[in-house]
This record gives sequence, C-alpha cells and structure tokens, in this order.
Amino acid sequence: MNKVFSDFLAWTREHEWGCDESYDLTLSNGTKLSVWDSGVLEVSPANPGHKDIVLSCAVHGNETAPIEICRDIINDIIDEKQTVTHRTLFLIANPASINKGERFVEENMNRLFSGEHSKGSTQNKERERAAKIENYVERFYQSAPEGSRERFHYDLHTAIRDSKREKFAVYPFTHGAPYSRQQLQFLLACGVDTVLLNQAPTTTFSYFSARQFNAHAFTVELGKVRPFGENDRAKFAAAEATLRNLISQAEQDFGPFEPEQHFVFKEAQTINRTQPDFELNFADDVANFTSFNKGEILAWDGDKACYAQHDGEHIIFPNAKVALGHRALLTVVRVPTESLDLV
Ligand SMILES: O=C(O)CCC(=O)N[C@@H](CCC(=O)O)C(=O)O
Ligand SMILES: [Zn+2]
Repeated sequence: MNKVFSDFLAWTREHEWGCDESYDLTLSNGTKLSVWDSGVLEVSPANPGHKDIVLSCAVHGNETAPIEICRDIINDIIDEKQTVTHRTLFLIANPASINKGERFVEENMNRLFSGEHSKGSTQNKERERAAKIENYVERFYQSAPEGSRERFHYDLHTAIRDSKREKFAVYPFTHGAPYSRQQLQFLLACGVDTVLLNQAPTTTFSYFSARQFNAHAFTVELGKVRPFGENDRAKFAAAEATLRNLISQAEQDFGPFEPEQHFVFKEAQTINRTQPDFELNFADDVANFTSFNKGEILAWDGDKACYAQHDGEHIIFPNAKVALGHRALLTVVRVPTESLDLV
C-alpha cells in the first residue's frame, strides 16, 4: 500500500508544509478516502449519514495526545476496523510544528483564522497553511450532499499547564444564539465536564467553523501537553471512544440532560500582552482554574496592573511569552448551567 495510506501521519510529517498531489483509496465497503494535501483526509461513505464532521489536531505541534488519537482512528479506518457512517474530514493542521516538537514554527496558527492570516504585511508558512485549511473546511462543508445536515468541528488540543479541571472545552462566541444541550452532553461523554463560554469573536479555528459554517465547533482541551509516547491513553479513552462513536453511529444517545453534571464558566476578561515587559503575578506552576478574588493583581502589562474583577475569577491559559497583542491570560467565572439559553 502507498505510504500515504499505510502511515498517514508519517507521510504527512514527510511533507510538512503540504503536498500538491492528491490520493484516493476506496475501501471494500465503498467508503472513499481522499487525501487533499498532507494532513488532510476526507472520508466519505458510499451512502453518507446526515452529519459532516471535522476532527482536527496539531494546530499546536507539541500537543501530541490528540495527534495520537487521530492517527489511530485514521489507521483503523484504513484497516477497515473502524466504520464511518458520516462524512468526516481529518486535519493534521501544522505538521512542521509536530516535527519541531513545538507549539508553532513561526506564528501561533490558532490566531490566524477568519482571515487573520492575510492581514498586515507578514507572510510565513503558517499563514499560508491556515489559509489553505480554511479552504479545505469550506470545500468539505460545501460539498456535502443536499438535504438537512448538521455540521460539527472538534479542534483537539492539550494545555501547557496542569489544570484543576482536567478536561475542558472552549465554546466559541455564539453572537447571542443559544447553546446546544446535546453538544454539552457529547462533550461530557468525552469526559469534558467543563465548558468556557467565550463572549467575543476570536481568531481561533473553532470560532472560524462556528461563525462561517454554523458548525457546532469547540476547542477541546483533553489534558496536558506531553511528548509522543508519554500520554496516558487511558485518560483519553472516553474522548476517543466518543469520537469513534460519533463518526460511526447514525445517532448518539446521551440520555437525559442533567444540568448539575456540567460546569459552565463565562469569560470574564481576556488580558492581552501589549508591552514587551509583560509579567504574570503568579508562579509558573499555578494551574489552570486557580481562583483569584476581586482586586488581586493577576498580571503586569508594562507598569499597568491587571486586576481580578470578581471574586472567584479563575485563570486559564496564562502565558507571558505570547506575541505582542496576543492573549496572555483568559479569566472566567462560574455560571449556573440552568442560567444558559439552551436549545
Ligand atoms: O495551555 C495553553 O496555554 C494553551 C492551550 C491552547 O492551545 N489553547 C487554545 C485555546 C483556543 C481557544 O481559546 O478556543 C489556544 O490558546 O489556541
Ligand atoms: Zn493548543
């Protein structure tokens, strides 16, 4: 078998910024596999179900657990051990950053979506790749069969720091649209009991799919960043099984919705680094979801103090080393699940 299909991840890593050739393979049950570029694999059943699903990993190259999960699902599809009922697009977003073993090569890809890749005079490979990825997602959703369909995108990540809540998802800003009860249940089945509600547009991949294509789209943080082979896959088993069920089962049944099982937080502040001398006012080993009280200093942006504005304000994704203008800290406050506008 061609290496494209015998080891899709290895072949992708050998073509780290893309490949102009396309490759096809038809499985014995008629499911068609089409490779559009390195890291870009469309799986199209002969009689597809009503869901169009995007599963992405390696937007950050050192977040290896999601890459291992996608690799294993893809290999099982090719070996005909994993059935696929719904059209699914796998995206290994930034193979060059996998090869480097780092979050990114030149620029954080997850700040380049919704056209951000083409703003200003900067050009680099990550910008080119983000633009191509946007096109692949558009092509995938737009080439779906006619009829009533549902779109999904789970952008799989792991976090730099320890977290007091191990698995959590970012729910992109909905512009006032209600939140999906079924999606909270899907995430819970993945072991993700915690959801952060963004309150404004972002330039992330998941916001792009949600906004442009009305997909149920999430950034899903499944654990902590570790090198290949050092992930405890048992901790990811529920997520992997639920993703496998998503692509293979006509419908997933999550039972009754139980609000108390979901821990929902709303964005309180996004603190950007605007000054070269940006400092966090807590130690490097302080975990995600550590809580601060109103008036406590969270960070120094130059000589401007950034304060917690609420009691019980939890810190997420603190990173003083981000590029100027980028988010250095997100803060969230708990909201009752019952207070959400759910559909
Ligand atoms: O642990 C960290 O500091 C970063 C983990 C990560 O890559 N998170 C995503 C979240 C994207 C979102 O807000 O939807 C990111 O920062 O890109
Ligand atoms: Zn990430």
